[in-house]
Amino acid sequence: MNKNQNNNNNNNNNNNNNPKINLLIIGCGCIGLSTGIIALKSGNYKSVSIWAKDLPPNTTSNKAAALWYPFLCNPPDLVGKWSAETMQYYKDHIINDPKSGTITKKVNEIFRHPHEDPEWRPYIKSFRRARKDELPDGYVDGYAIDDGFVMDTDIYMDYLVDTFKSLGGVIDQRYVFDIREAFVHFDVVVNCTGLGSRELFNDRTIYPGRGQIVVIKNTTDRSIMDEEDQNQMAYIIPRLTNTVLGGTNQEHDYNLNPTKKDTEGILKRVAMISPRFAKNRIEIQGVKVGLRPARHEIRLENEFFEGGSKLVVHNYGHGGSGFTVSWGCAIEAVKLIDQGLPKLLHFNKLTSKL
Ligand SMILES: Cc1cc2nc3c(=O)[nH]c(=O)nc-3n(C[C@H](O)[C@H](O)[C@H](O)COP(=O)(O)OP(=O)(O)OC[C@H]3O[C@@H](n4cnc5c(N)ncnc54)[C@H](O)[C@@H]3O)c2cc1C
Ligand SMILES: N[C@H](Cc1ccccc1)C(=O)O
Repeated sequence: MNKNQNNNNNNNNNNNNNPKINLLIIGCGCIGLSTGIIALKSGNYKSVSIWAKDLPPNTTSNKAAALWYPFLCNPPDLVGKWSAETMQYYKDHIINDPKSGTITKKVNEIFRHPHEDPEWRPYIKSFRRARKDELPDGYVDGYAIDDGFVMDTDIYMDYLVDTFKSLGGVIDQRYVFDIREAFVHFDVVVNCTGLGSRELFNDRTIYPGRGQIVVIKNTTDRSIMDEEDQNQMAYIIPRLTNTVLGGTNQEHDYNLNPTKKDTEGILKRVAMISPRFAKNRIEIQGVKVGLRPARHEIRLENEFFEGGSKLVVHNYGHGGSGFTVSWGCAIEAVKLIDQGLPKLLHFNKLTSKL
């Protein structure tokens, strides 16, 4: 019988011959929670636990806009694949659940200069070029996605926590100083620590992309973004209960305090794309700052420790697209566990004979 056929005398929907193990995920942002939910839904684990220093609403994920749209995230082909899988997951499992705080909204990215198609275009069937009537004055080109998704971040993050717990997941608030603390209790750990991997795994290639946003009461019929200057962007992202104006992306900037200068800059840039959102015509509800886990590319791979007796599946570095690729990456991370387990078990069998 090959590994992928259901094993009849197996009393679970285990789609491989791996024994059921206790799984640990470090991180309770959108990546850690999505990974935990996919793992629990697979039925392949005795238990799934999350350890995290910060829990919602105090994670970077909670500071996000958050809409489905690839930004500041690589490698292009895999981001295309994972964002398409994530879009399908939203359609199949999230959008019809009113508790998720997720709605569909048209998305327009607009440009002051002609642009090629984005690299992720081949993966997104609903992609089209913007029509002239969708372009504000001064803009000559654009993209459009008519079935875009946008999450009220705090509602959505609480929804992920509730879903994870309702499936039997357990969350412990604790800081992990050294991965070996986790190895005392678990053989397999999924690393979903985002920017935290800089310390926990000494990955100096991950760095903060500081993002400031202004949350307002006013709303509109579509998301519209100008990111030609990727550090000083202009975007309007209407959500279920409010609208997000953005945005900034200041690399290697750890300042978590909102600045007046950035708020003024965002409002000035946004008014250029839509005068309806001029400063004197909007009602500001709040200003937020988050540090995107920016990296040259997402790290989604297996790493063995302690001579092969411990497995870490890395799932971090999603930059400005954590919500856009979360479900595709979660599915991939759980597949990586299945692939890594036989090596781990073989090693442990060998050493248990010693
Ligand atoms: C202003 C802004 C707007 C954004 N808008 C969007 C958007 O519209 N669409 C989109 O797709 N993305 C958006 N993003 C990006 C998105 O927010 C991130 O990609 C995403 O939040 C990353 O999720 P994460 O779970 O990896 O990280 P986090 O949310 O940072 O979670 C990391 C978790 O790991 C924990 N942790 C870290 N180190 C340790 C440790 N040593 N021990 C224990 N726990 C640890 C933390 O406490 C936390 O629980 C935006 C980001 C910003 C800043
Ligand atoms: N992804 C969001 C919003 C955004 C969407 C599209 C382009 C640029 C930014 C961010 O990181 O700020």
